[in-house]
Amino acid sequence: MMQQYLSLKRDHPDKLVFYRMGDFYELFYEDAEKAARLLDITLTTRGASAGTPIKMAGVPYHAAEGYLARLVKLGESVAIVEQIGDPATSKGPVERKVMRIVTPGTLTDAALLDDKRDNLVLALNSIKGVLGMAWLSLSSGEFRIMQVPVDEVMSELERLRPSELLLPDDNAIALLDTLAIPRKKLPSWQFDSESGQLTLTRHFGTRDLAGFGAENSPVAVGAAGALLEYAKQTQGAHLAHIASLSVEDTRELVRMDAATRRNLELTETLRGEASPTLASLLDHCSTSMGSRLLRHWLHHPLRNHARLRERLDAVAALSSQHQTLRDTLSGVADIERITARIALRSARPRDLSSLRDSLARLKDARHQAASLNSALLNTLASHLPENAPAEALLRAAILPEPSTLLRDGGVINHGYSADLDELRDIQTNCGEFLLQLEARERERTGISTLKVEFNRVHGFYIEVSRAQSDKVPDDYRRRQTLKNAERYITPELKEFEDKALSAQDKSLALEKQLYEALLDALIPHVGALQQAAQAVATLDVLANFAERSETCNYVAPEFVSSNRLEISEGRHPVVEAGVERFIANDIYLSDARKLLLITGPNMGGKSTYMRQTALLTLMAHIGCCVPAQSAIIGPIDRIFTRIGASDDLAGGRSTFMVEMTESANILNNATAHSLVLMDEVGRGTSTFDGLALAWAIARALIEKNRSYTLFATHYFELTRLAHDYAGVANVHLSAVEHKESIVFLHHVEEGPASQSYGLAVAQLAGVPPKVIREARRHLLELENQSVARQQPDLFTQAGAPQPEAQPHPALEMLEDADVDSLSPREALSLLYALKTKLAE
Ligand SMILES: Nc1ncnc2c1ncn2[C@@H]1O[C@H](COP(=O)(O)OP(=O)(O)OP(=O)(O)O)[C@@H](O)[C@H]1O
Repeated sequence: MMQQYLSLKRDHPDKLVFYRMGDFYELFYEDAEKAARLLDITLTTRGASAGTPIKMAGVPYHAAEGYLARLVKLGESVAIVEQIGDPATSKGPVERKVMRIVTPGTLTDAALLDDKRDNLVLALNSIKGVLGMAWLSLSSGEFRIMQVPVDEVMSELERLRPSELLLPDDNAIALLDTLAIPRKKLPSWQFDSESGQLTLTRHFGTRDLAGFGAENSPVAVGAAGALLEYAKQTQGAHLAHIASLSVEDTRELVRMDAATRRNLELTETLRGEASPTLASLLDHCSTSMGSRLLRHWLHHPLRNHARLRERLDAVAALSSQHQTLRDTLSGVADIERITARIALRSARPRDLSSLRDSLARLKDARHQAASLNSALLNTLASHLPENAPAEALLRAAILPEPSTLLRDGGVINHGYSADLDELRDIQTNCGEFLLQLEARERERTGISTLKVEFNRVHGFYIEVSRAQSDKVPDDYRRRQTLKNAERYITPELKEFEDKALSAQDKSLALEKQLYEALLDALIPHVGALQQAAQAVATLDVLANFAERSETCNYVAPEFVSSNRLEISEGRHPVVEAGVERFIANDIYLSDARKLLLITGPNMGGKSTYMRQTALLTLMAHIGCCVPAQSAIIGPIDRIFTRIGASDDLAGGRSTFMVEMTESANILNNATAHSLVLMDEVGRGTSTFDGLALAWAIARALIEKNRSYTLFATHYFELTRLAHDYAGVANVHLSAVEHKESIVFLHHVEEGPASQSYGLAVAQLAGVPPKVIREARRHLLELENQSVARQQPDLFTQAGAPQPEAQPHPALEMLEDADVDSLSPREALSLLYALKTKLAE
């Protein structure tokens, strides 16, 4: 047996091998030690190999899913070895085989998956600065590729958040090593573009990849080939539900970098919790398919106004009707994941019964969506089946309430197979038949005490007392002789016994066979089921948006082609849910007003104001209504944020380094259609360095990037920028001092703040009065000193036009020289002359 184990383990050195022995999965050697440590299970020993005891640990098979879930969460992969031979008939160890490989990115078991999140495995390859990515959601069949410059790797990983990475073993993509995502290194030839093309065309049965628009993405195609092979290997099945490949084009999306996704707390708070986030606020979906799609939308806002209008029209059409549709959808199971399990042949009986019941509900959803006045809703309705052939099949084949496990029987419906019905009849009618037989035999033999009975050792028999045994007819064969009785069998009883004893085994085997055939018969319907699942998810999100708009008092944004971002009475959707009274604020940005310098006291609401602008913009770009009185939005291509101070200790970057890296990214990439939030840039270093940097960054944003910028700062000096640039305006968050304390009004007003209130906020926070008094005294001293010293102002000159400086004589000489007409010797002497001039 150990030989068998070792040969299986040899093929899976990097995985934990769960080796099935009876009712347990056992792990041996290092696997046992690792599992004992990770799962907190007992490590024992058994037998010996080469004189040393074999380490062993085990988990009961019925509880294996929980242990698997924990291991996979820790980034481990597990190869599951099952017994496939019959222990009763096999000589030596039972035949065993790796039936399934569970890895973090290729989970499909309902018990191991998070309902509300897509689970992705992503393959990466880079060639000459081009990053090729391919990712797959095995539980939905969605398979995508993309090529981007290699330095965008982090923002793409933050967007997609894969559960597992596949990399070529010679990979050298910087930064990846700092990520906590489990990864597998595969031989680099598996990422080869040509073999990728071959793998993909073979899988899809196409001549080339032109139909998918993938012919110009060779690096990504290489990654996709490696990924598909890996997926096939782990599932040990043909992946029928992966029916197409799509090429993602980020130009269609409002792009956000990794920091922005985190800072805006879209699906996770900065502390890593699921709530309160924009997703937790917006997600009141009826199905987990809807919840997953909503999360996907939040990370993939669209730029195409026409498509957004379509979604908003659908939300408007649903406004008074959403409850009916949501009620219908709430009984719909996770069709998407069940369909994937059908394709992977791992669907359980209850998966099929809930699919059947869900398909029945889709008829209602179809009618409801089709009756509303919206092109998108009508299209989605047409993707829902009226009378799905799969439903009829399931209705005929599966019992109304099948048992959980196929091996217990009680899954296939009555009337589906005459053979199965007969086998079941034998079992149920067993008692009845025996009573009848007993009565008949008593009459035939005239022995009134004759009994028909059963025991495990001898099976069925007719028992007659010894005294009466001479009356038995000729066809009675003696089976057993007891002290006072004889036991017999008759041909009729023998025939019945054969049937009855094997009926149960036979019916279980037949049910299994019928179930397998049913899965086969469902495979051709996988495509239609996937389409229906997608339509359900979309309907669910749209109905959910309608509900949220009504409940939270949101309004549909208006998209325009001119450069405007105008929000009247906007609110922060998440903060408003947590405070008693939220103060709504306007924001007006246009070509003539591109950068707002936001000042005001700490706690005044600057960050809230900035974030709400970004969140509203984002919500509008997923087709959701927004918390405002009105919102008019022109084209937006990206959202950037530089908010908050956080170390990136794992990445080896200090707070200030993170701040500057993010600022550099913004300065290098923001365009006139980007929305940029800058919160207190420069505060991570000394006052003057910070102030100088903040000043220069703000100027670059106005002059060069010309982005819609919200720039919050405590450096009052910056407020002068509004005098120097027409596109800059000052706004401030208002507050009033009341009896040495401060009251925040959270209201945005035009103009710069008049004072900083830092000490008042410190007092509010509970800093001891003595410390506050000292600070106040010191502040006064500082202010007096600065007046006395007449400190030269760093910025009075920077903004104002500088007087023309006299150019250096060396420069003039250089300017006068006609380089093309100079001989080499003349050039050399010019160089000497220039050096002399410089030294003068
Ligand atoms: N418009 C508003 N209406 C009601 N409450 C608000 C509003 N804006 C902010 N708040 C409340 O004030 C708190 C502080 O807001 P915020 O963090 O935006 O202040 P800030 O000016 O950025 O402070 P700091 O300069 O210290 O970072 C929020 O947590 C919220 O509870």
